[in-house]
Amino acid sequence: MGAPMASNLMKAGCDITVWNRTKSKCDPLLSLGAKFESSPARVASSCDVTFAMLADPESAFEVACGANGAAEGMAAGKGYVDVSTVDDATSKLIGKRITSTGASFLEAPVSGSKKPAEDGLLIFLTAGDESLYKRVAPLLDVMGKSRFYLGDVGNGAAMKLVVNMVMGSMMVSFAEGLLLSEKVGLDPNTVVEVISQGAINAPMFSLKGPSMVKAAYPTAFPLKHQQKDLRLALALAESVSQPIPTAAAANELYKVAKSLGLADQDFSAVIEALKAEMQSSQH
Ligand SMILES: NC(=O)C1=CN([C@@H]2O[C@H](COP(=O)(O)OP(=O)(O)OC[C@H]3O[C@@H](n4cnc5c(N)ncnc54)[C@H](OP(=O)(O)O)[C@@H]3O)[C@@H](O)[C@H]2O)C=CC1
Ligand SMILES: O=CC(=O)O
Repeated sequence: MGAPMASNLMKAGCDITVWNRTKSKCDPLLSLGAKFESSPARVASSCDVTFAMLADPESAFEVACGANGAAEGMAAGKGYVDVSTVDDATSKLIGKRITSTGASFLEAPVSGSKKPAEDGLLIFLTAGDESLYKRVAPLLDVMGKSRFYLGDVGNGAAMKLVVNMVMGSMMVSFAEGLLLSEKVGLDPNTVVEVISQGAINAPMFSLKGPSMVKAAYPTAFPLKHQQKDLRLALALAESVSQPIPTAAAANELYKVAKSLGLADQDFSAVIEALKAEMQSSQH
């Protein structure tokens, strides 16, 4: 996600410096003219605004607050925008560490996948320092099609987890429908078409349905990240004693899919977990 977002900023004329744990993944950006720095701290000290796009709460915290982390290069007047999907507690910790340097902090997780990232059509769910939000708005508009400012740090993270909780459950329900249709002798491709014409139409179903029918899962949103988001959504729900039984059941299936070696496939590969459960119930 970080690479296409940075690439769009470059195409819009921004002067970009990048860092990634696996340096070779920066090569396409370097060939477009980006500079490379050897640590997040060095990126932060050489840039006015630093965007971070990391896998999960642990890596987002490490890159912001660990040794040679971005916070070490932060100072008054600089901004840190974390666009990773993390939980509210992690985001608050990162925000506290960044602002302790005098810099400003904005959380800004994104809705939208690999293609929207490439096309500059992400949806930003921001919260935190409002003046930093206004300052980076033109950059968000390069990378996205819309942006929401949601108030205090934590609200952007919570919004993202609610949205992805719904998405994860929808995908499982869709997968169940495809498999049931096949079992009763229907063509699952026709199911995809019927759904696309009715009130439950969702771009996700039309986009992923045809490849799911062919048991192909080219990765846009890695399954391990969808399971991470469900795990974080469950913790968020527990923190306010809100039952989310459908999401809890969906989470179990993503866990099964991970155990089947599908963590790096697209999250639509969760259908394979249902197939495995079908098979084991037949024995
Ligand atoms: N893909 C999607 O459709 C969407 C993803 N998201 C969210 O965006 C984030 C990134 O997703 P995506 O780009 O798909 O994920 P990837 O797994 O492709 O990339 C994860 C990034 O995190 C880095 N990373 C992981 N662990 C560490 C660590 N311990 N220290 C330093 N760097 C680390 C990886 O570095 P390295 O290259 O070295 O492995 C890589 O740059 C996630 O939070 C995801 O939930 C949000 C919306 C859509
Ligand atoms: O987080 C994933 C997405 O598609 O949005």
